[in-house]
Amino acid sequence: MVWTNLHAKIHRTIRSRRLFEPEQRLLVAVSGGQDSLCLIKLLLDLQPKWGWELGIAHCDHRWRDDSQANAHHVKNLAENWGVSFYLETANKPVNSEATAREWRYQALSAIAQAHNYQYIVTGHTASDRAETLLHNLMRGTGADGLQALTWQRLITGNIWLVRPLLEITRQQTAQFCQEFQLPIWEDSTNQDLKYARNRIRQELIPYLQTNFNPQAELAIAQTAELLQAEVEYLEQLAQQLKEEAMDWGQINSKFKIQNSKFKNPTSSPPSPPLRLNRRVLQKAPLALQRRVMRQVLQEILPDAPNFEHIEKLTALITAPNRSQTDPFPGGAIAQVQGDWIILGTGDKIIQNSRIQNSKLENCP
Ligand SMILES: Nc1ncnc2c1ncn2[C@@H]1O[C@H](COP(=O)(O)OP(=O)(O)OP(=O)(O)O)[C@@H](O)[C@H]1O
Repeated sequence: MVWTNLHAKIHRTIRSRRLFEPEQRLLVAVSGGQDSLCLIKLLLDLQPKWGWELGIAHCDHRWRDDSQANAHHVKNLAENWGVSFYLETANKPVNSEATAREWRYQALSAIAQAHNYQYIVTGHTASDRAETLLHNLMRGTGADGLQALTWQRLITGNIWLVRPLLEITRQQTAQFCQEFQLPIWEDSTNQDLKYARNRIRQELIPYLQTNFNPQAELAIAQTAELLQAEVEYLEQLAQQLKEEAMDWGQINSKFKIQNSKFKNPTSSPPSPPLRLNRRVLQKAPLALQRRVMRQVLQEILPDAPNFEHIEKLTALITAPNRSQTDPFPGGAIAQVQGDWIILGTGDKIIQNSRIQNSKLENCP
C-alpha cells in the first residue's frame, strides 16, 4: 500500500483528537463523490493499524435521474473492497437540500442503530467548513453558526457523527482521488448555480481567493475552528448560569399542598411554570444572558428560537415589574414578577402570581 502525507495526517488527527478508538465499528457515509471516496480509501488503508470494522452506507434521495446508478456504483465499490454495504432509498423523491440532509441523517442513524455501529463518518472537508461559515454568516446565525461543522457530535442515543477530513481541502481530496484512480461519481447538481451552496463554492470562494487571500478557504476554516472552542466554553458557562438562575420545583410543591385537586392521587399535577431569577442573571454579561435565554427557549419552543425571541426574553432581565412578552410560538409567554421571570402558558403564570401574592400575605 502507498502511504501518503494525507494518510499520515488523518492518522495523526484521529489519534490526537481521539475521534475513534481501535477496534470500533465505523459506518462510512459514501455518496460516491470525491470527498467521501477519499475518506473511505483513507480509512480502509488505516484499518489494519486500528483494527476497525468498516461498513459503507449510501442514501438514495431519488432526486436525480442517475440516483439509482449512483447507488449501484457505490455498492460495487463496497463489494470490491469486501466491505458491508447498506442502502436506504427515499420513499418519494426528496425535493430540497435541507430535507435531503435531514432524511439522510435519519437514514444513516437507523442503519447505524440496526447494525450496531457507534460512529457515522462523513467526508466533510475544510472547504465545506469555509462554505458553511460564509453561508451562515450571511444568514446571521451568530458565533454558533460560524463554528460551522464540528469534528464530532452526538447524533442519537449513543451514536456519534464524526468528520475526520475537516483540515483537508477539496483540492486535496481531488488530487488524492486522482493519484489512486478512485472512480468518482460526478453529481450533476453540484454545478447548478440555483443552489446558494454552489454559488458560494464556484463563485464566492474563487473571488475571495483571487482578490483577497489565495488561502481564503483554509483561513476561514481555521476561524471556524477557533470559534468552536469559544462557543463550547461560552455554552458551558451559560449552562452553569442557567442552573443557578432556574427554579422548576419549589412552586409546584407549594402549589400541590394548596390545591386540593392535587391531593387526589389519580390526577397528575401540571408541569410548573419555569422561573428564572433576575438577580442572578443581572450580574452576568450580556453574551451569557442571551445564551441562557436561548437554552431556555430551546427547551420550550417547538422550533429553534430566533434572534427576536431571544432578545425579547433577555430584555425582561432588566425590565420593570409586570412587564410581559407577547406569546412565543407554541403559546408560552414570559412575565416579570419581582425578582423572577416566569415562563409558561397564561394560566400557569396567573397561578404562579397567586402563589407569590399569598406568600407575601402570609409573611409575618
Ligand atoms: N447520498 C449520500 N449517501 C451517503 N452519504 C452521503 C450522501 N450525500 C452526502 N453524504 C455524506 O455527507 C458528506 C457531505 O455531503 P455533501 O453533500 O456536503 O458533499 P458531497 O459533495 O456530496 O461530498 P462528496 O464529495 O463526498 O460527494 C459526504 O462526504 C458524505 O460522507
